[in-house]
Amino acid sequence: MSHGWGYGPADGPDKWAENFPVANGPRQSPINIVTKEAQYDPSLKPLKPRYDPSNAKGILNNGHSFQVDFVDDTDSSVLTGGPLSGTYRLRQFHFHWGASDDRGSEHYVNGIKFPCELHLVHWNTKYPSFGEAADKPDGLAVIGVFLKIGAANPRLQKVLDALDSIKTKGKQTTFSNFDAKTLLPASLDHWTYEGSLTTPPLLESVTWIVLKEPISVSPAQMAKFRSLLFTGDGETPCCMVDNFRPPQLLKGRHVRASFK
Ligand SMILES: CCc1cc2c(cc1OS(N)(=O)=O)CC[C@@H]1[C@@H]2CC[C@]2(C)[C@@H](O)CC[C@@H]12
Ligand SMILES: [Zn+2]
Repeated sequence: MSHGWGYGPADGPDKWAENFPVANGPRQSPINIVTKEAQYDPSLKPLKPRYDPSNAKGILNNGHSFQVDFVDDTDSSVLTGGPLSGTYRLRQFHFHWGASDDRGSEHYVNGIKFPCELHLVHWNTKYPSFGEAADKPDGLAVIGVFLKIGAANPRLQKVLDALDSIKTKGKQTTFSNFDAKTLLPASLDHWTYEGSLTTPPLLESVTWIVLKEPISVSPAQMAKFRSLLFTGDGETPCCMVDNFRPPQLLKGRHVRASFK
């Protein structure tokens, strides 16, 4: 599953521009969200995630993170509203996290980092498939949710309990009947801006929708994330931690807020 890039000193974010020059492009992600500079936009509609739990399909260690994949051949799990025009189908969700609680998120809020960040990935159904949508400027929409240390989050538990069976790169198992909506906080207030994938190929195709309200995660639950390996069976084990890209330059972009 390795694609020749990673998060280490030899292949990490500072090296990505060598093979992916768009890394220095005009709409790269993540960013530091400076809340005072985010303008309230009353034209933003309420965010409408409508997910069908039966679309959950599997869980995979892809060597960079782990992802829960969804069946996306119908409009049964979709996102509309917020900054979006049209309908975006839920494809997968995955996380980014740190080796310790002082880091891990990709987006920052006023320079504040969170220990973990959830990404729910959707693609624009004006295109025939996820792969086709992935390199279009309006192709993808990702909801970013911050996780902050607190009480154990029971809604994470089913996902975390599955990690023992996907410890190493390339491992996958079935994962069914999961309502991704349960991972969202009570408030869908958000910041939104035009950005990119945060991993190679860093395509500038993502409308980012970053929720203001974090969800909780306990230290023991964070340890479960950190029990995964970047490496495959038979390779020298390397803990899957610090799989985040640091914030990138705004380059003139404006961040909008859905709330005052
Ligand atoms: C937005 C979520 C997403 C999608 C993709 C990646 C990474 C992603 O995570 S992130 N952190 O949200 O940017 C890396 C692999 C990419 C994939 C989009 C589709 C592809 C570009 C495929 O066509 C080939 C490689 C794929
Ligand atoms: Zn991500």
